[in-house]
This record gives sequence, structure tokens and C-alpha cells, in this order.
Amino acid sequence: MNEEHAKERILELRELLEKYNYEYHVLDKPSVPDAEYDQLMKELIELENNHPELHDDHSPTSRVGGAILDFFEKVEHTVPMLSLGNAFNDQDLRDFDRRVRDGVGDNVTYVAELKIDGLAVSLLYEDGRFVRGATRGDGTIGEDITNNLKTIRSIPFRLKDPVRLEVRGEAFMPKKSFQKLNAHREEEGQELFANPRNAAAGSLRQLDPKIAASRNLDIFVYGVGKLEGHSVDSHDESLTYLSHLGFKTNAEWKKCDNIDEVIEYVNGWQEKRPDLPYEIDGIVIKVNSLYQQEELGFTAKNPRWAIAYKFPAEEVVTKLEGIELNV
Ligand SMILES: CC(C)(C)c1nc(N2CCN(c3ncccn3)CC2)c2cc(C(N)=O)c(N)nc2n1
Repeated sequence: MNEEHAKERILELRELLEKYNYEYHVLDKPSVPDAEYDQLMKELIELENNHPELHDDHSPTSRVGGAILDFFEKVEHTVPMLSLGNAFNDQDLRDFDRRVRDGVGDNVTYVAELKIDGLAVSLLYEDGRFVRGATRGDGTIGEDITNNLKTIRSIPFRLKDPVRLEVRGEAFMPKKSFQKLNAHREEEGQELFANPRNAAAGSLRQLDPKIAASRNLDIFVYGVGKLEGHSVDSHDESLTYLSHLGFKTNAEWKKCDNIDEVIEYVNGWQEKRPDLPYEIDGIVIKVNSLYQQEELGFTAKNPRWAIAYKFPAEEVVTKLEGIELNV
């Protein structure tokens, strides 16, 4: 194929694949089967390899994780990603509720949500386009894993509104994908992952994005770090807005009018936990009003307006060379 023709074909494929990618990742309504998409992508990768002079960072090939990185760039979070205080029983939750009501009075409602057991990440959007994704790291400095996060299909590349937004979420590996991955690794005589959280973290820390792309990772977004171009007054409103924008939020969250309803929700999910298709390690409880969150503020490292109720570790039976251990 001569130079002129190759350039034409590359530009044509880039446009076509961007359209298909937008349909698949944002509209979730692909107009071509995956096999056709993959075939066109393969053709473009080949053509671009033969014509490095036509390289373009915003080619669709950059989405499927072309270049293997030597290291991850450091990223400073504009709004630090805090950690959470823990509660281990009902009394801890009642103590938390008392502290909150001492701070803001008795007219307080909570939002309770499942605590997804994965890896906390932050996604940055400018003009409604996904520009960068990073690990939580130590809460202030994380690692740029944009290329790996691009392989998570539930991360929208373009939002419904052109907002500048930093959104937080938990990337995770569904239980079924974890079981399949470990079964494959066992066949290959490779070391197994201990749990889905380690498998998700290990996958997102791969320098070769093609490996992350093969791990069927997913994400639930749970909060906003920074939001320009729109305003919300409460946490339940921000969750609703995030799903309007095209994000995947966890549908099990519940607005609770008092701590008794929170305790009921916590006990309910402690029972239903094994039936979920993903792992959770507890429940996160947040004061719903953003104004009251502001009033309550933070301790040295945790918000006073949120707490994580931790479930006891699940009974796991580990077969170790035929010896049954209950750990
Ligand atoms: C925005 C706040 C601070 C209230 C907050 N912080 C969270 N986390 C902080 C601690 N994180 C953390 N991670 C590693 C080491 C220390 N802390 C991991 C995220 C939340 C995690 C989940 C979840 N997992 O499903 C959730 N539904 N809501 C959260 N909300």
C-alpha cells in the first residue's frame, strides 16, 4: 500500500473506531459485533506500526493499551483521598451517631452504601472527557494508571455534560472473573491471587495495559472529589448526578433517617453478602447533607461525617496439601 493510501486508511480507521468505541463504552449500544471492532483495531495497529511517522496519541489504538510503560508517573490529587474511621459493632455505630448529632443537631440523615472490596481510584474529566486516572496511593500522591483504567468498559470516555470533574470509585474484579483467573493460573502453574482485591490491584499495577484489558475489571463510583459546572447539596444527589453523567454507581445505597435504620441495613447485608457477584468488606455510612459534612469537618486523617462498618472476615476454608485449615 503506498504512503498516500496508507495515510487515508489510517485516518478513516481512526474515525470509524472512535465512533464504535463511543457507541460501546458510552452508549453501551455497539452497532458492530466485537469481532469486527477487534479486526479493524488489529488492522489500524498494524498500519500504525508500519507508519510511525503518522503516530498520534489520541488514536483509538491508545485505548486498548498499546505502549508498555517503564514506570507509572506520580499524580497529586487536587482533593486528597481521605481514609475512613472504622466501626466493628452496633455500639460503635451509635457512638458515631452521637458524635455527629452533638456536632450538627438531631436533624441528620445518613446514606449507607456497600463497601466494595477493591482498589480506590480517582478519575479526572475535563470538558466531560476522561483525561486521567490514578490510584489512591497514600491519599495525596497516587500513580497515573490511565491506560489501564481505559480498559474498564464501565468507565465512560465522554460524559453527558461537559463538566470538569474528579470522581472517586472502587475498581474491583467480580468473583466469577477471579475464580476463572485463578483456575487459569493454576493450570499454568502460576502463583494464585489470594482474593479479588489483590487480583484487581495486581491487574491495575501492570505496566502492560493489555494484561489489565484481559482481566475483566469493573468499577463503582462513590463520590466526587472536585466538581465544576454543577452543584449538589447532598450525597444522595451526587450519586444520582453521577449516574446521570453515565457512571456506574452501586444501586444498593440507601438513605437512612436514623442510626437504627443504618444498623438494620448493616445486619441485612451481612447476611446477603455471599450472594453478591463482587466482594464487599463492610458498609460505608455518610452524613447525607454536604452542608453538615462541612460543619463536621475532619480529624487528622478521617472525615467526622463518615465511618466504615467492617464485617468480620468471611469463614474461608483453605486446602493446604490436603490439610483443611479454618482461617
Ligand atoms: C469519600 C469517603 C472518604 C467518605 C469515602 N472513602 C472511601 N474510601 C476511603 C478509604 N480508602 C482507603 N483505601 C486504602 C487505604 C486506606 N483507605 C478506600 C476508599 C470509600 C470507599 C467506598 C467503597 N470501597 O465502596 C465507598 N463506597 N465510599 C467511600 N467513601
